[in-house]
Amino acid sequence: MGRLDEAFIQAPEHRPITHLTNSGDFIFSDEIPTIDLSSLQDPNYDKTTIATEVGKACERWGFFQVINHGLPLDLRRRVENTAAEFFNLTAEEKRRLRRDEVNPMGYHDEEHTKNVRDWKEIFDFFLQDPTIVPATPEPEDTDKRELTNQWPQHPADFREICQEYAREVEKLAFKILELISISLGLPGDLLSGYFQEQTSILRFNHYPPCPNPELALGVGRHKDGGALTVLAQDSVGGLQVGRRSDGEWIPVKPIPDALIINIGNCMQVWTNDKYWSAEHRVVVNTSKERFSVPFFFFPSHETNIEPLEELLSEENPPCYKKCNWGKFFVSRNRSDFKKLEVEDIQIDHFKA
Ligand SMILES: O=C(O)CCC(=O)C(=O)O
Ligand SMILES: [Fe+2]
Repeated sequence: MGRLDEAFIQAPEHRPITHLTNSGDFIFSDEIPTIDLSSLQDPNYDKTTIATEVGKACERWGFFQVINHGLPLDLRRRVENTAAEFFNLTAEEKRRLRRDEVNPMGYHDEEHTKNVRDWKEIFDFFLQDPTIVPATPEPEDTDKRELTNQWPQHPADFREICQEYAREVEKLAFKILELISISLGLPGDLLSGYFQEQTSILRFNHYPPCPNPELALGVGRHKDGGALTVLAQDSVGGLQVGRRSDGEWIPVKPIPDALIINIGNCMQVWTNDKYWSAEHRVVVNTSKERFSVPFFFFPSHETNIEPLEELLSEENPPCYKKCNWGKFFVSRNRSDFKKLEVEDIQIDHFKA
């Protein structure tokens, strides 16, 4: 990416405060909960204990890490290696897989978050190929569009490894979804129906070293749109979470082999603001490149997102109006593709 041109520069109030030691390493915080999922492997185990822990973390932080999560570690290593190999291809080779106006999947190095360019390059693919979405964000337009993946020829086993990882991370996402439902006092399978046809995406993020990490961000502050995100990060660090209680930016400590789970907008709406979709961002540094692999667990395009009836009462009336996920998805994809002069769509726009 080389030079930091103007498009990357954050407004002064959004420039990163990095927590660095004297030797230039990040200082991390232990505040964000870590939850051990090992007892899920015992089919006779009562899930309510873990579900309660998950619920508390969703409420206070909207973020937690999981250990002993059952995702095979050798597969994770293979994914990390193949992603690094992919980003090592020449710019020309990567740009052959460039995403465009019609198809948002593939390679992209010009993503903007809140209209400022991110210091990163990415590769995206859908779990379901093809994935059906609305043709346009216009509410009246009922046309649909089929979106497909694009794959590189090298590394040779790239596609196979990606798809194997996607299947495993999806299994974990369904387990977390079940724990969240239980934590709300609801049947464990209440939400899973929304994901039979899904619009989920797996992404590889590569953050190269940045000459001016005090001015730019790897990803600008944002909330994830979907139900939840399962994120694998390497040991470099840089992810920061806005604390629910006061908005303070808290750096997330890399724990070897752990996965980070965060709540997205859909879950915040379903739970009528009980669970929190936290703002987060990524800071970069001058010397170390960083890789991360988020899995965005997105429902089917037909899903209408609104507070779950089971959780509403006279004392807890709905805080949101109904929003169609497909339209939200398409609108977001359009606005982060181009640097538009308008703010991209947010759940707050659906506040009742
Ligand atoms: O790289 C990370 O740690 C987080 C990336 C992220 O928030 C995103 O891709 O939505
Ligand atoms: Fe994110």
